[in-house]
Amino acid sequence: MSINSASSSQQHFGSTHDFLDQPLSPMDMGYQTTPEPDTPSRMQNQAPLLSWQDVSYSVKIKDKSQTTMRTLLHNITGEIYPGEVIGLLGPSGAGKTTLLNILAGRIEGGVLNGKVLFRGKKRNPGVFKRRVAYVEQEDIMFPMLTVEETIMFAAKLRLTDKSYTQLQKVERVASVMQQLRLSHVKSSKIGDALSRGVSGGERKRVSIGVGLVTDPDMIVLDEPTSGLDSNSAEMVVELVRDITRSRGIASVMTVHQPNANMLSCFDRVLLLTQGHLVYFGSATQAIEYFESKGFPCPLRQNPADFFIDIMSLNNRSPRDHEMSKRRVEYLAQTYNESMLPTSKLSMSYGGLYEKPFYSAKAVAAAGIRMVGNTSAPEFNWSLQMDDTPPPRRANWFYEVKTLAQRDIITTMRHYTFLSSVGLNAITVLMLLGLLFFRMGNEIESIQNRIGLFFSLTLNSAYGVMSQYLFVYYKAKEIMLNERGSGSYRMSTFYIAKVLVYMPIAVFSSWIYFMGIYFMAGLQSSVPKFLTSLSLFTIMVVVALGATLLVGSFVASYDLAAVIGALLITTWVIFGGHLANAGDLLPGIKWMQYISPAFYVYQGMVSTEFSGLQLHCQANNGLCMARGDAVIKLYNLDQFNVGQCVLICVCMTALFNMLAYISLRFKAKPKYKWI
Ligand SMILES: Nc1ncnc2c1ncn2[C@@H]1O[C@H](COP(=O)(O)OP(=O)(O)OP(=O)(O)O)[C@@H](O)[C@H]1O
Repeated sequence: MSINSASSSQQHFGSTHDFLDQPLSPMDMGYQTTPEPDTPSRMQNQAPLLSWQDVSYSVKIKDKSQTTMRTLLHNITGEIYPGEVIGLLGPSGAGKTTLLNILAGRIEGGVLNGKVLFRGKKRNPGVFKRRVAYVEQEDIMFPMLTVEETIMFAAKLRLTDKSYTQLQKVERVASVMQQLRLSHVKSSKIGDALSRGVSGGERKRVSIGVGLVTDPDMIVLDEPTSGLDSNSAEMVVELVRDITRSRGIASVMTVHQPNANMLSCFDRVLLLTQGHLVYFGSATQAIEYFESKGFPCPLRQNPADFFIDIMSLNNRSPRDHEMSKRRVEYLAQTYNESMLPTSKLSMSYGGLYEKPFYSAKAVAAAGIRMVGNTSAPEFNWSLQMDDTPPPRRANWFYEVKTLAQRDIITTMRHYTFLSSVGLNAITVLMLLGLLFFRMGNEIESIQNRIGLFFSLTLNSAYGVMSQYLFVYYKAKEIMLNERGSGSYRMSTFYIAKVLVYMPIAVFSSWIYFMGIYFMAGLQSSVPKFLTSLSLFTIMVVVALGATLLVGSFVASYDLAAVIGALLITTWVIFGGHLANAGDLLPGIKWMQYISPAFYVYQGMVSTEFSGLQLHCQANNGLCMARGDAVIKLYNLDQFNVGQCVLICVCMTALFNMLAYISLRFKAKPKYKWI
């Protein structure tokens, strides 16, 4: 029977429906249908790939003075078989994404109860996350990479060199692109809101391709059709179905309002409302099931719309709300009560994995009538952890090399970032170069020199923080998504970032430093120039370390931008320029010792002024003929240049270490596993 050929009854559920008069007691399911062609044979031969029993999930809700628990999912039970596509449907806020995330092992926070088994055993996170491809609702990819590069980098990072040759990886990427009908756009950039790239449907298919390239056992998709026109949406769902069948994997996806064609791609639908399971079985039988409960699908209405309608709360009036609430409760309760014993049956294969049992839902979906005693056998959950060894990782150096390659490509094609780096260098060069142009050696040049070193310290630190914090956040977002599938190590991500960002930050700031140095006419001896350049470079490097630390530690970019700016401002305030370094209150004097700007500024001032001969004018009453006197006057002789460099190097190492630790232990999502 086709899902389009719904009951011809014109009766419509609604405020006048007589279900309100029915007792809320378990009802006989009483439906029996023709088998669907594909589903039964598959199910009869295989055990479930993933099964979940009594999954409940609650979160804390803080409301003014009191904290309450809100249950988002109530005892959801089900299973998915290899070669099967399950559609998770329900009105907005039903809990679809929450359930999907729990099944994919990507739920954070809250209280999670119940059981989820993978291949009949408790999930081992290290193995499971690499056997499941998770396609997020938002396509989180580098917009400046092409379609082919995106899938190729995923293949390079996730397929080890020991198991696959380079040629095999290339072939696999080509085959995934062909299967997803992406070959004709393989050289197009992914794009984003700012730069035009592939279409929304193509981008979604690339996200799927990134997951598929590693040959997962299961693919989990959160709203893969959202934002797509109906043709593209259908194509995505159909491709997922075809790939699921041809590869014998399992797929589960949430879809807001699938049309009839999309609905027919699902082997089974799991209908959720208000966190309750309302139905789990084939879409065709769902129509009959709801009809048996007194809710016939109106003729010519898309069944998916009908399912959503009867599961939605109607807030048009208090009465409508009450009626719809009771309808939803009724549907949830009747399904729960009629399914209870058999759902246990479906989950009783723990330890008996080779001898699978099937749930009443699966059996009903297959069109087989349940006869005889269906009461639950002894409940026997496997507590055994999946002990399959996790797939081997790529070599550490290979990972660093591959990630650095990807970072170089994405950075070199990030025109906004490159423009901001270039614009900063040119603007600072012009402004400072002209402001301090050929300042000479008159006594007034003391103020100019001091001002120049202060400006250089300030600009290098602010420039690095503002330019790199943003790109780091973008990269971190992609990394957290990729790490969810165990694509690579956190350490290789961090090292690759430092290896790519540092040379760009250093070389771009050298351009304006060198220009300004010579335009201003600072001491022209080679050792002095090199010392000042080293001090300036260290300032850039330590600022980059601080940027990565803030970026790793703080979850939101907006907050990180404020904290970063405050940090640099503090460095500058205690940098030895605004207040005399020897004249600070004892309670806050220590602040200058933790400011890298203090050491760099001090080092630059000492380098420039030591041995400098100043020209004193006869009548102005002030004369400091030797630059060394200036160093003493400003109390900038507390550390020699070597010590300044060493302290800054130690600070750089400390910031980078803390940044990595933050990334490893704080930024890493803490997923809950059952
Ligand atoms: N961490 C959380 N804290 C509080 N409430 C939450 C949390 N996560 C989800 N919710 C709430 O739980 C309900 C279910 O959310 P979920 O995102 O799973 O729904 P959904 O069915 O996917 O909705 P949609 O179709 O609109 O995306 C919603 O009301 C949501 O506001």
